[in-house]
Amino acid sequence: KKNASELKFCDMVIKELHKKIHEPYAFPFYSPVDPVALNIPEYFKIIKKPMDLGTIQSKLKTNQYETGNDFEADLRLMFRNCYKFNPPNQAVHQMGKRLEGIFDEKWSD
Ligand SMILES: Cc1ccc(Nc2c(-c3ccc(O)cc3)nc3c(C)cccn23)cc1
Repeated sequence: KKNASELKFCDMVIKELHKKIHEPYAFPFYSPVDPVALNIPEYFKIIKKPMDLGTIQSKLKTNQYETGNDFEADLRLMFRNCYKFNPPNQAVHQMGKRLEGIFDEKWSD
């Protein structure tokens, strides 16, 4: 049985991460990484399970999460992918850290 209130909290959190105020550091995560557009042909060699905010939001809308933990696992996967592919000195790595900080804050509410 899906815990409705748990999943409503997930919806609130994913909506927060999409807010305009976070755009300067959230935009790389809005949609699936496009290795052609970003000229990173090796991406899918390094990242076996791509994940992004748009995919998470649609999985939430189409009832693909059983629990809040499944939802959190996809967000953590998204951030892990970012840190694996983009070294610490890269802007996108730091953007991930910044956005994960926002997530941690909201998730622990
Ligand atoms: C040559 C090069 C180096 C790094 C990047 N990273 C990057 C990523 C990215 C996000 C998550 C992720 O797991 C992997 C990559 N998204 C972007 C965007 C939107 C603009 C510019 C760079 N971006 C792109 C090209």
